[in-house]
Amino acid sequence: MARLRASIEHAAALHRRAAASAEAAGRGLDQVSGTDLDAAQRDIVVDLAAAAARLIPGWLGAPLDQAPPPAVPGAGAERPTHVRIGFARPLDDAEFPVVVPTAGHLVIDAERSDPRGDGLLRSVVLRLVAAHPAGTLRLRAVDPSGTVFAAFQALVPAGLMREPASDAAGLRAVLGEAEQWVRQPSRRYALLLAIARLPHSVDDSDLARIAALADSAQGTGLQLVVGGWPPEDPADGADAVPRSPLPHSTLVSLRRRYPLVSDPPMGSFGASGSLDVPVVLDPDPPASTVRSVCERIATHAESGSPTLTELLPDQLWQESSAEGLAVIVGRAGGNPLTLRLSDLTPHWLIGGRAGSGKTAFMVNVLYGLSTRYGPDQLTLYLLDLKEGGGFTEFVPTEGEPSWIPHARAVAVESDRDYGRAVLRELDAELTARADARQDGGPGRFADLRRGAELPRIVCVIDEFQVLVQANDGPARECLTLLESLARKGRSYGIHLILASRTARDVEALHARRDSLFGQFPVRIALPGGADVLDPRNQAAGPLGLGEAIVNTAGGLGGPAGASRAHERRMEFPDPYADPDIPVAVRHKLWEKRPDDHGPCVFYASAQAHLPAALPASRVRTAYLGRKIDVPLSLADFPLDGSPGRHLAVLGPSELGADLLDAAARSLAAQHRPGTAHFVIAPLIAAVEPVTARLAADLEAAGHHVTVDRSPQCPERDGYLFGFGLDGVPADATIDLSGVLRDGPANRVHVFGWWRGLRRFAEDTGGRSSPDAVAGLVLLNVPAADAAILLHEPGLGWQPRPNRALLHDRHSGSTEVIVPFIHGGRPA
Ligand SMILES: Nc1ncnc2c1ncn2[C@@H]1O[C@H](COP(=O)(O)OP(=O)(O)OP(=O)(O)O)[C@@H](O)[C@H]1O
Repeated sequence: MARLRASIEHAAALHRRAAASAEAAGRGLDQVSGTDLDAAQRDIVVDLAAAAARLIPGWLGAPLDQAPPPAVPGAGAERPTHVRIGFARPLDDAEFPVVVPTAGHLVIDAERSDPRGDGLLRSVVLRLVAAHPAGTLRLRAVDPSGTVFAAFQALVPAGLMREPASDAAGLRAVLGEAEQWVRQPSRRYALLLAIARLPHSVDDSDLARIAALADSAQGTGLQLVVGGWPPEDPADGADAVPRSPLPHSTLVSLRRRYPLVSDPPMGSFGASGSLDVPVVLDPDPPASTVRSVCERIATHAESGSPTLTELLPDQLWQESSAEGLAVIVGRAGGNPLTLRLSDLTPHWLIGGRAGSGKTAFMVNVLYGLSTRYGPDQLTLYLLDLKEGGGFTEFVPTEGEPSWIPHARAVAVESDRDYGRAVLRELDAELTARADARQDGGPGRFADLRRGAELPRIVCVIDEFQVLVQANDGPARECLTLLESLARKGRSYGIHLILASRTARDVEALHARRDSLFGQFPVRIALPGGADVLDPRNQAAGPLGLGEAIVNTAGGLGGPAGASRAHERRMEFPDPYADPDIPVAVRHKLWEKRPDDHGPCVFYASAQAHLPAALPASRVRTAYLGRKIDVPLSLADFPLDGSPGRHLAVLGPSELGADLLDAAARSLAAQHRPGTAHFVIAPLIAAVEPVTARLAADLEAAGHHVTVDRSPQCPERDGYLFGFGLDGVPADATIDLSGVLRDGPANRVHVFGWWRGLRRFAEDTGGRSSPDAVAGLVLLNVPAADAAILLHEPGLGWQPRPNRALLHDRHSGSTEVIVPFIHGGRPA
């Protein structure tokens, strides 16, 4: 009982205490009038407005629809941290600015027809453009209507904005650029990606890329401002629309009467997840204000970051290269930085990871050199050994016939064979220059030039390690040629600019690394390119896109903290920041070209076709393809009276028919009609369309043609073209022994295609008469078989598409060729 009483008394005490608290609260509430509540709120609003004012000084927070703010656009020293989007009005007479952080993204979800969406977008973009230090904000816009960003146009020529993308392809290009940015952010610039609306026909993967970008942009200086997310309907995006919010973003929804502003990333307005007071968004700024801000920013920016234009001289071709070549590569400490290719600094080595700006740097250098020096002072060889088409702009293309007149050879898409051909040509040129030197010994190029007007030669090789990284004959030859050019080039005006993502990481170079790189006093380290510097030199650690360390002492560092005369940190421009500028420069150079000889252009995957006009030649010659030399000269097989002057094409590839076809047509072009007999033998069904067309064309040209499956060789002045000689049943083999031996003396030659080597050996006498057929073209013949057939154990031939190996037993020559192919057939 006693315990029960104690419990009741305790409960009664708690009850009395609760009742007293409720009474006290009631009394308190009775004392606070409506006016007092307003006053408290007003105090909070004042505090909020004061806090916002500190976050959004000048253009970031001032009203834009009245007089423009007094602050000079682009004059700010700091990057903005917040930007205003409107104001909140919790009471009729009290308001505070609503701001969002620039470290997060902004999404505006509005009906297409609601002008407030575009207005807010423009006002936010304008504030950010005006508030960033001039030239430090890059704007990339997507604007399917083409109208939202029209007033920002002045930023385009200054390289601060590209023409807005208007379709899905344009959106993808912009996303690609932003992804690259995220992988390798610049410390100097911020990137604002403003998507007014998603173009039609974007698909799920585009949406996923936008979401992934938003997710990964933290700390990279990339901010997204996106209208129309999530996409409204399938016409605006794909069916499976991601309805989830964009990561790290503030959402402004205009779908209800009052705009609803969601919690910003990294913050919360309260339990509801949004700002629960009426919000009025900033209105569309006047177009005149946008235009004048952009013009001011563009003017400031020109003095803010380097541009391609400032690297170029006012007048073309005013310099002499006798003492060396000099070019402005960018700015160091605010001043132009000049680098030289001369006797003292003959070669440059450039390193940088993928996307670090190596191509941009080299393109700047190439425009700088080719505008300073005329083609009589400078010759260029440009080799791009990566898959990417880095030097396309220097060669004529279908839509753009111009080229730079200094270019002797441009491999837009190169391979090792063409690279080796270029090195061989340079080596031959070096030898010719050495022979021309009166005193015989090496010396200064300037002295050599006194006797003759020799241009300096600059050979640029992007991803040069591709030439030397295999362990085979061609790689060893390339390394020897490179070393020789590097060692002797300075005395003969031949300079190398080698670029690589992994300069030092090439196994083949280990033993000879120093003998090669020791000749490269100039090292240029772009982001991720520290391996071109001495391993103890840490200078290239913290580099952003557009920055480089230039070292003229072979990459050696020096005491930490000491100023080093031989090493500068520099900034270089993106030559395509304004794509019109390189185009205009190239046109000026092209218009001034001294002749119409364009560069030799090489695309590794390009097919070769028999040309309509063939060179005059003293002896009849079958043309089979293109050699991989610098001018891609014709691969020829000359015919004379010596026994065995015949050609066998070997391997199952259907290119066999194309090669015989090219041989027949090229020979027919060298005969007057009626002076030679062409016997065409289609011995397998697959060749019939080719042989039928060939026979018809030769007949139409007036030649004597026989098409026969059991062919007889002509007795004099003629050819047998056996398409698929292994297609003849073994017991019906055409006896070739007589014609192979005696035919050439009577101007009769056999061209045969055998798909298998065994049958070829049987038909032509095999090992007992190895010289019965002097010419061999190997298609997809395995490497081991090829080496045995040609008696060359270290041949190094690997069958591959669009290539064949031409061997002439009489001259002993063996070379890789690009075989002629019928138009339209894949190689
Ligand atoms: N100075 C610069 N300022 C800003 N952006 C730049 C600059 N230089 C290059 N870029 C941009 O960086 C991107 C990569 O540049 P680039 O293609 O020159 O790199 P890369 O090192 O040659 O890459 P890869 O090794 O993959 O060929 C391009 O989008 C280019 O526009």
